[in-house]
Amino acid sequence: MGNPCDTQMKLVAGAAGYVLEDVPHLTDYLPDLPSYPNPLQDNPAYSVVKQYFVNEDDTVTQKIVVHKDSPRGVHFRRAGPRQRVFFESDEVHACIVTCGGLCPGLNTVIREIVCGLYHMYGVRKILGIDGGYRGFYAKNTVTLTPKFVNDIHKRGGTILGTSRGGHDTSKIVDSVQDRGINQVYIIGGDGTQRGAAVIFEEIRRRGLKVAVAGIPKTIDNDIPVIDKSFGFDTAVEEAQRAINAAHVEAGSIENGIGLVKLMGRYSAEGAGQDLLSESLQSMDQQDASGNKLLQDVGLWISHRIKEHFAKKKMPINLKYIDPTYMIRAIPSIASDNVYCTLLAHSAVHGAMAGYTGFTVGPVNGRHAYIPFNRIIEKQNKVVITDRMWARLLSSTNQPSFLNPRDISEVKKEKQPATGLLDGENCRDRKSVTEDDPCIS
Ligand SMILES: Nc1ncnc2c1ncn2[C@@H]1O[C@H](COP(=O)(O)OP(=O)(O)OP(=O)(O)O)[C@@H](O)[C@H]1O
Ligand SMILES: O=P(O)(O)OC[C@H]1O[C@](O)(CO)[C@@H](O)[C@@H]1O
Ligand SMILES: [Mg+2]
Repeated sequence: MGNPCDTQMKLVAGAAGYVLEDVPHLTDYLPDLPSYPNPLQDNPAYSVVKQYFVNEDDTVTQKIVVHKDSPRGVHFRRAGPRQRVFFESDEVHACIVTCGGLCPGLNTVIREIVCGLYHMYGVRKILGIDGGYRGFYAKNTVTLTPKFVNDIHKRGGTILGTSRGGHDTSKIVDSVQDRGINQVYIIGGDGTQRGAAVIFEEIRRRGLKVAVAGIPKTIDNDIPVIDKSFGFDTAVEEAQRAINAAHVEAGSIENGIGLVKLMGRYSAEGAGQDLLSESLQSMDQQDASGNKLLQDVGLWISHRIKEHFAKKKMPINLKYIDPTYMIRAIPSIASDNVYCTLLAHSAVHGAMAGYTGFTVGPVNGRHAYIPFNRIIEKQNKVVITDRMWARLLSSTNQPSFLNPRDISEVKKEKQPATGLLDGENCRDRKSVTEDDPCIS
């Protein structure tokens, strides 16, 4: 695995503290590339609208809550179709790959990339890579057409298959080069986006006319900068079924207790790892991608609750429900499908316009192109000292659970003047596996 941090940030300063964190463009290293009028201007759906192209200068602000004298802060390039494109339709040979764990909506994104390329830009050559990154060099490919993908959004999982580990940058880029692929769409979580960043670096080093676009996926909702990752709403919706069942069970019997364990690496299931006995599983075990394997906090809590009441000689009825994989292996709900479509189209518009090395996603409600480095440097966490957490505790009648150590840690941290400064709920990736009072 390579170092994804080689990319120089493209920073553009403007008036009143305005900063554009721009994404790379193919012309950064291939300055003589020709451009062409965007074929969308002849598309009946778009041609009736006057402002169908995004203005080159449009950017999206990261900081939405400001004070009178605040600097304007960081901005990202607005996503959407551009007046000029850097690929001719019959020149494009696109490929799509899905990596990491499953997530509702993967098939919708695949479908919408295929249909977007096909119908908006007249692209006919689209390849699906089988089984994640290693599929570039170890597996078969599948030809993707609108007909082939027509119904796939109604199914869970990914029709392309997925995997962890197996990221060999040189082999992947060799395969891209050998097959004549010039647009690579990479759908996956934080690890996948790190893999995409090194692929982009290698492509740029080789001077290839290949656009690399990342589409962030994770039910964990831990990818920074963007408002929300696709599949999260579907997962929450499904999780409710388990929570409701636990609630009904608990309420229907004397001394009933309902316990539900939800998935989400550092946003749910990773809670209390420091409290769990090492005998359950070695603390150092990792999956094929290098992610720490988490111990089962649900079972642990279940045992501890039972022990506690046994000591008090109080009979209880505890029902433990673990819907882990059920919340991610289902088809996406309608709102996620709409979101997936927007993501896919934004990625297609960006690649056609010659942007590369970017991840697409909504920032304060507007879709933007975000440089890979910005997406991979931090990881969102649940903050147990913010107002959202306070609302949760208050609406569920829970105590704060903060112990004196946590409170003094929080007090030691520099408190921001406003509640919404850059990266407030983010942390460096390296700290996520350490004991952290903010993992809940
Ligand atoms: N630093 C890295 N450099 C190159 N490739 C990486 C890196 N980190 C992860 N990858 C590759 O990205 C792919 C997916 O990574 P991972 O299994 O961590 O899932 P993810 O994308 O984070 O999704 P999720 O955790 O939400 O399921 C794997 O093939 C892995 O080898
Ligand atoms: O068991 P698997 O497939 O490795 O995936 C488990 C992990 O994948 C996710 O579903 C997605 O990141 C996490 O919530 C979970 O920790
Ligand atoms: Mg991950």
